[in-house]
Amino acid sequence: MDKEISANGSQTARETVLELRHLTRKFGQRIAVNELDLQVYRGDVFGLLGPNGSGKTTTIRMIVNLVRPNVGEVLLFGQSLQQRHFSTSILGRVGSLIEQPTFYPFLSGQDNLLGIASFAGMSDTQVTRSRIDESLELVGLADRRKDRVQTYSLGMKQRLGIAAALLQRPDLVILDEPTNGLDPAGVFHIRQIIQHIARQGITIVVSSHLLYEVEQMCSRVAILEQGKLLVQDEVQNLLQKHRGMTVMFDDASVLEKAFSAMRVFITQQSWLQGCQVLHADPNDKGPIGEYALSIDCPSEYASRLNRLLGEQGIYAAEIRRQKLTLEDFFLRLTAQPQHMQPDQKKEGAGV
Ligand SMILES: Nc1ncnc2c1ncn2[C@@H]1O[C@H](COP(=O)(O)OP(=O)(O)OP(=O)(O)O)[C@@H](O)[C@H]1O
Repeated sequence: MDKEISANGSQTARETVLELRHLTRKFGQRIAVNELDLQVYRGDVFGLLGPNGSGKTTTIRMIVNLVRPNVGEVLLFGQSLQQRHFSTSILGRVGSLIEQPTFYPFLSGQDNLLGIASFAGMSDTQVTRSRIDESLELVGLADRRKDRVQTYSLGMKQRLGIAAALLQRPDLVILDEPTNGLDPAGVFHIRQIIQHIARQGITIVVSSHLLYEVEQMCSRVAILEQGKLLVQDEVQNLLQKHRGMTVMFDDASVLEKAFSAMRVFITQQSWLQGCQVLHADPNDKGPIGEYALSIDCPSEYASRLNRLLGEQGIYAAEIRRQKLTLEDFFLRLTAQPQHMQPDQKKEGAGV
């Protein structure tokens, strides 16, 4: 259980559904997943993000027990998969869609699910059939259930894959890139389905490259790079904490002075993370003005920043809190920075 303080100050306990402890997996000399610690709480729609090759699929494969970690453990509902005698019934509480689902093309969606149910040990009873109907209904395939899978679009096959993951009424659903290769309408449909499943009280872990979608549907995210965890947090917290500020000035000479001052402030103030000139070209009349700096710092530091500048006789025309998207944040975290950062301070690097 993890404690969190709610808006009214009371402490609430959140049940940890999935926990990864120091999870590590190597393939030869290559470390695919490196000492990964993660917690997924009941009710989370948890986004697993990272550039290509960052270890998302390997992590998911270890969660569903398809790949064994070299070091560390996966705890599902408090039980470690790496314990010698873990109860395999725990895996029945987890539904998953890993990469492209494969189906028998000549069988209908319904009959494919019947086959999958039988493989999972569910006999062909009325209960099983009504679960199949329920799952098909949830993913919007009820009216196509008798059609052969070979007539399904890619999006419909993905949705059938999600229906298969839901068959055993799992408590946790793991979806690896469920929107891969889909058109915008297909992506939107999958997002709606994920949100619908979440409203049924099912915890969801979803990996994706579509950051806009993740921002819309996930409550918490973890970002991986080269197998290592860069950050895990509530989406809203991340965007709030890291959105930064745009500071506008009346003319180029003030901008110049402010930029020079920022170089010094960044070496002195730990809350200042970086600074970049925006629209310094007088011919470039961008939407945020001609003379502006973008400052990487928590948005609650606006007045402190204003005071620092004011003490140097530098007066901003306007300070705006930036609206940060998950995509901005992801790129900031995983891309090579092009602007002044604390670790470049000694060389006095600039724009
Ligand atoms: N079976 C394997 N054998 C050898 N190397 C592997 C294997 N599976 C994964 N890797 C390597 O591990 C690293 C992580 O791969 P993984 O597929 O987990 O990343 P990913 O984040 O899911 O990537 P993508 O977004 O491209 O799907 C990569 O360098 C990959 O080449």
